[in-house]
Amino acid sequence: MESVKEVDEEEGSLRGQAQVWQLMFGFADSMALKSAVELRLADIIHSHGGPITLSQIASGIDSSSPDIPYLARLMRMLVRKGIFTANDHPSSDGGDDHQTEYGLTHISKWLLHDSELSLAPMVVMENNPWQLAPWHYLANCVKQGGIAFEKAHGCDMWDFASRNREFNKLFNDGLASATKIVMTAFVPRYKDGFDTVRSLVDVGGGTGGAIAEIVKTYPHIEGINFDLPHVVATAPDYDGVSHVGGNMFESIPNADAVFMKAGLQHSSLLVAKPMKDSLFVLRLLLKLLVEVVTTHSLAATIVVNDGDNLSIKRLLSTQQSLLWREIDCKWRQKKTLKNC
Ligand SMILES: C[S@@+](CC[C@H](N)C(=O)[O-])C[C@H]1O[C@@H](n2cnc3c(N)ncnc32)[C@H](O)[C@@H]1O
Repeated sequence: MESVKEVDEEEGSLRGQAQVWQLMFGFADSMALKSAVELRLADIIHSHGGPITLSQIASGIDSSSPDIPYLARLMRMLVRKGIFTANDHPSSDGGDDHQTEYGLTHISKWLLHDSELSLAPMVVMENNPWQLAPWHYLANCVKQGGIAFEKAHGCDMWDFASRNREFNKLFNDGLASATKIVMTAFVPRYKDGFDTVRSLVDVGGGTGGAIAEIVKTYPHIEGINFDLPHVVATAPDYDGVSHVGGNMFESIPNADAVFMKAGLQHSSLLVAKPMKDSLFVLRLLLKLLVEVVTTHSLAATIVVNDGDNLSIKRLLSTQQSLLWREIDCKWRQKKTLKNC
């Protein structure tokens, strides 16, 4: 007879094997999500104002002959992941048959294209083959170091975007959608933070959505959206915001304060290029942030008052308050040691 220990061992081993199979096909979840966005499944259900059948979904898909069994399999997977609901109802002809109706959930509401706050462009961008290719270099990066995106595409992401209009648009639209969500939460909570700021430059501001949100709430601010020329060239006009193209490692436009969001991946360049006095504070701060943010694996959104009385104010949650305290502490240490 098998001992309890042997049974536990066998059970654990089987579970382990099942988990390997799940992980092996982990990409299928991302691809199903991306397909849902590409087929606009959430939009189709939303446009009916409530749950609908498979054939109603199919008739909303932009295809003259959608493959219904394929769609059924995709819907089954999306329902299992909680992206849609599925409920059986007696069929309308009164027979014994039941038909399944699919509805939206809290997840799929973030996939609506025409919603003001949507993650649909981000889902498409992050799961695009250009963005997925670098993941195949993960092991190589561990062995040899280096940057996965450059290994996959032969140049850094910004060069790639400057040469590939489709990628540039995908990337900028994706970031803009996620940024709109962050800024909608952040700007009203930051309350007094912008009162004394007359001009604000968003460094690496993408197509300007973040600074536009700030200026909309604080119209006394003159907003400057600063990013690489190929990015600002595609930026829409926003009231109170001017777009300036350039390279932040060379110079940044003058303003009372500097705002940066999700621009920290440039840290390697920061170290590689000589510092200029005018950018000293910003560079130092970025160095500190890179240290702290890397430790916390947390994307930081920060507001910096660039001047003698340097201060960083930001803080939506306790976790981020902790992050700030650590940045502040490191900043003071470095200032004392003068070792930056
Ligand atoms: C991760 S995106 C963040 C965009 C925006 N801040 C947001 O959160 O939506 C980083 C941005 O930095 C810009 N960028 C990269 N290198 C830059 C440089 N040397 N000078 C100015 N902008 C740069 C990119 O074009 C990109 O728009």
